Parts: sequence; C-alpha cells; structure tokens
Amino acid sequence: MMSALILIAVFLMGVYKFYLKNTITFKKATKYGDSKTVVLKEAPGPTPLPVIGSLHLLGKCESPFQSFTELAKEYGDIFSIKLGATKCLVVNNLELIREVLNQNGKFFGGRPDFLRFHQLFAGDRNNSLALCDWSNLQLKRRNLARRHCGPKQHTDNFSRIGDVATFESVELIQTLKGIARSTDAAINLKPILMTTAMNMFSHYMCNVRFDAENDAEFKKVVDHFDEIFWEINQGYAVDFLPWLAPFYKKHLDKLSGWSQEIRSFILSRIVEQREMNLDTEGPEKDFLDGLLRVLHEDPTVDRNTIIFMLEDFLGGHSSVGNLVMLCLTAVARDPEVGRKIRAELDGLTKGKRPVSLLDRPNLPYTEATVLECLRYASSPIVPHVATENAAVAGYGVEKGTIVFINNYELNMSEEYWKEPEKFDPTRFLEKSKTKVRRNSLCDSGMESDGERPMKAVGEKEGWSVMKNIPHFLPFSIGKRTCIGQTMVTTMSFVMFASIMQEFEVAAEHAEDLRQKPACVALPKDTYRFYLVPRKH
Ligand code: HEM
Repeated sequence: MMSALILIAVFLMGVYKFYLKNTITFKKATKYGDSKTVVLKEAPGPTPLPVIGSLHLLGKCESPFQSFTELAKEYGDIFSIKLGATKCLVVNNLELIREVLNQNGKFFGGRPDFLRFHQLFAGDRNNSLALCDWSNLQLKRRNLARRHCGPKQHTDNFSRIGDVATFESVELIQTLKGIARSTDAAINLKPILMTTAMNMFSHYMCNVRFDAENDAEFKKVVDHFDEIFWEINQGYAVDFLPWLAPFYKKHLDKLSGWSQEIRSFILSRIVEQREMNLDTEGPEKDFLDGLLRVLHEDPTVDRNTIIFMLEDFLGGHSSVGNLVMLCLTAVARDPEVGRKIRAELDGLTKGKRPVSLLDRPNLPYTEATVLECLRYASSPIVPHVATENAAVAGYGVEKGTIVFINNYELNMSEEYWKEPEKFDPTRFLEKSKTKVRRNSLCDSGMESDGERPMKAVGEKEGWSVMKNIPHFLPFSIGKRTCIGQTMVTTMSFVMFASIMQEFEVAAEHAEDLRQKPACVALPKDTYRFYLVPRKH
C-alpha cells in the first residue's frame, strides 16, 4: 500500500514538473496598482531535436522567414521554436506584431547575443545602436541621432538632405555619362552607387566628401561596409550553435578586421579633421558637430560612443546603395515600370533640370516604385529579445526568448495585398485631388502618360502615394523603430529618379536578376546593367 502511494506521488510530481516545464510565471500589474502572479503556457511549436533544436526546419525554404510562414500554417500565427538551445517565439500577423512591439514594447527591447554582432562592434554589440539591448544610453543615443538622421519634413535638415542628394546625384550622372561614352559593355554599377551613397551620407552628416574615383582608402572602406551589410542580412548556424565558432574563426576575424578598418578611417579622415577646428559656439553645422559637442559637454559620453555612432549611421549608406540597385533591377525586369517612371519624370522636368527631393510629391509613381521595392525585398526586422518574463496573446514568454517578427508574411500575404507576388508600384497609389495653377508646368507623369485626363481647370485629379498603410512596416514600429527611414526614402528616391531621368536601364543577363527573398541586400559582386544615355 505504502509503495503504491509513493509511486502515485512520484507520478504526480512528474506530471507537475512536466506542466511547469512549458509554463512561464511572471508578475502582472493590476489596475489597482499592485501585481499578481500569473502562470501561462508557452505557445505551441515543433518538438526540438537534441542539440540543434528545430534549426533543420528553417532550411526547408530559401529564407528562414518563408519557413516561419510555412510553420505558421501548422502551429498558428504565434508559435515557439527552439533554435539550438535558444528559445524563440515567432509572430506572424499584424495584431500580434503590434502586441509585441507596441503594447508590450518595454518587455521586448533586447537584441540577440549573436557572436557575429559582438565581432562587428569591437567585441561588444552594445556599442551598436541597432544591435544593443535597450538602456538609458540607447535612449540618449537615439535622441541625439534623431534630429539629424530623422528630420521632419519642412525642417532645415530635411531640405539639406534634399540639396546633398541632388548634388551627389548630379556628380553620379556625370560619372555614368563618362563611362557610357567610353564603353558599350554592361557596367558594374553597384560599387559606383555605393560610393555615391556614402558621399551622400558623409556630406550630409559630416560635411566631408571623398574622391570616389581616386581615393583607394575610401573605396576600400565602402566595400567593407557593403560586405558587412550583406553579412548582417544573412543568418548562420553559429548564431544559435556558438560551439561552432572555431569553424567560423576565419570568417569572424574577417568581420572584425573590416570594422576596425572602417573605424580607423572614420577617426583619421573624418573626426580628427573636424576636431582640429571645432567651433563650439556657432550654430550646429551637422551630425558630427552635434556629436562632438556632446562629447565636449557631457562627461558621461565617451569618444568611442561617438565613433561607433558614426560607424552605425554612415553605414546606413549601404542600405541606400542596395535599395537603388533593387529599384533598377525592378526596371530592368519590367520595362513598363521604367516607361511609366520616365514619362512621369519627363512630364515634370521636361529633361531640362535635375530632379530634386521637392519634386517627390509630383512623382508618385516613382516614389511608389521605391516603396514597392521595399515591400518586395521585405527586409527582415532585427530580432527582439524578451528582457523579462512576459505574455503575448495569452502565452507566456520567458526572459531571454528571441522574438522573430515575420514581416515577410505581412508583405507577401494575400490577406494584405492583391497578387502579392507581382511587382506593382500602383498598389501604393490612390486617387487625389490637388489644386493646380493655370499654365502650371508642374504635372504628374501619370497624366503626361495620357492615362489620367485632367478633370477641370484649377483642380486636377491625380495620384498620390498612400500614407500610413497599417500592414506595411518596412521600418518596424515601437521604441526600436528605424531611425534612418527619412534618409533612406529621400536619398534613394533622388538617386534612383536621377538615373532614370538620364538613362535607359537594361540587364546584361535577365536571368541573373533574381532577388533573395526577405533580403534587401545584394552580394558585393553582383550583376551588371547596360546604361544607355537618353536623348532629351
Ligand atoms: C532599406 C533601408 C532600411 C531598412 C529597410 C531599415 C529597417 C530597419 C528595421 C526593420 C529596424 C529594426 C526595428 C526594430 O527592431 O523593431 C531598423 C533599425 C535601425 N535602423 Fe534601419 N533600415 C534601413 C536603413 C537605415 C539607415 C540608412 C539608417 C541610418 C542612417 C538606419 C538606422 C537604424 C538604426 C540606428 C536602427 C536601430 C534602432 C534601435 O534598435 O533602437 N537604418 N531599421
């Protein structure tokens, strides 16, 4: 009898332990200001294998995000998955994404502890704005960066972005015309776009620009940035199986070598030059001025913070160069897209002046093409990490869990878009009525295309770009949202429109133009384009 009771007790303890294994306990604030203890089950998901967890399931599709979409069909829009020994949670619909990033943002402000992330920032990923955990320092850095790197429309900084973007695009067009005159062969365009983008960033943020043709050190650093941008957009088994690190040693050493070279370039060619004649009294000239003044005035900010911030923000240029490559890819893939953009541009500028940021409201199809490229590429959102035990959709999430936001699903689901697989900029356009002056030369290309007749003198029914599409979140939402989105959308627009204004673009080999899903990056060495100067 006694032994039977013992057996039952052991069995019940086992059941209780098993129950607890998949539950999360945490304190939840009540409306009365105190807190109560809540025990919640974890979201369901695939059963992990020993050592690798469910890593093998991510290899079933070309991109892990496509695999997440497939797994969601089996386990639901929120599911748990173990990758190596790390608990992860995947959220796949807009409501859940909002719950994680907006309502519960304060519990999910961390970033994963991947070795690669440390390697890129001198051994500590907390040196990086994008890869650090949330902290007061991060809040300070974000606020410091926002004024210059995320200016609102109609501010001086916004119009300076426009001026710099046009200046650098005019330089780019001169270079490309020179190349087009000297050869009929396809052009290796990517490095040229990358140096232009870097000059846009360094010119705007630091009032420095470099000789893209003859400055070998500059070109090398731009290449390193591009390699790193590609790298950061990839996933590796070692991220979840850190014991594989010895096999990746060469690769990890290469990453830290590239970033060290970048930092010494920033220090010697940008920061030290400015420090020699820093003016702390007059108006703040640019982002670099703002950073150096904080360094001067705030004893809690150190010099390294400034260098790392510059590395982060100047590094943003790689996303602009890659995005413009993707826009040109879209045009080379579908000549009709190019024809509409050129009609819009010619209708507005008559081929008589360079396109500028101020033209953007009158070039809705061109702007929509950039947005459609962002949707189509579906750049992944940097994973978040739970910084304490929390709950999402009634499931418990343990502190340390990596949360993947599947915005590939948002961008590619038929629930949100008509024919999501089709590249179609018009999905971002809506009809609008705008006042026009009599005899105005300003006209939308869509109309000059002969597709939209004018309604009445003084009032034009045209097209404008839709604002605030709730399920279109290329820059994420919540407290860790992208700080560089104004710079990306403005500078890519001007660079892309300028090339389209002056050249017909075609692929060297159309079959090379395939993009990797859920990736806004192209490899450093990639396909070439034919650029044929247009006759105005
Ligand atoms: C195609 C271009 C770009 C895309 C699609 C993009 C998208 C994103 C996304 C999805 C995040 C993560 C937000 C989150 O974790 O919830 C992010 C973070 C960030 N982005 Fe961008 N970004 C782009 C370009 C840039 C540029 C040009 C800069 C700088 C000038 C920049 C600076 C940052 C920073 C600093 C963060 C980290 C913010 C934080 O964690 O607090 N981004 N970006």
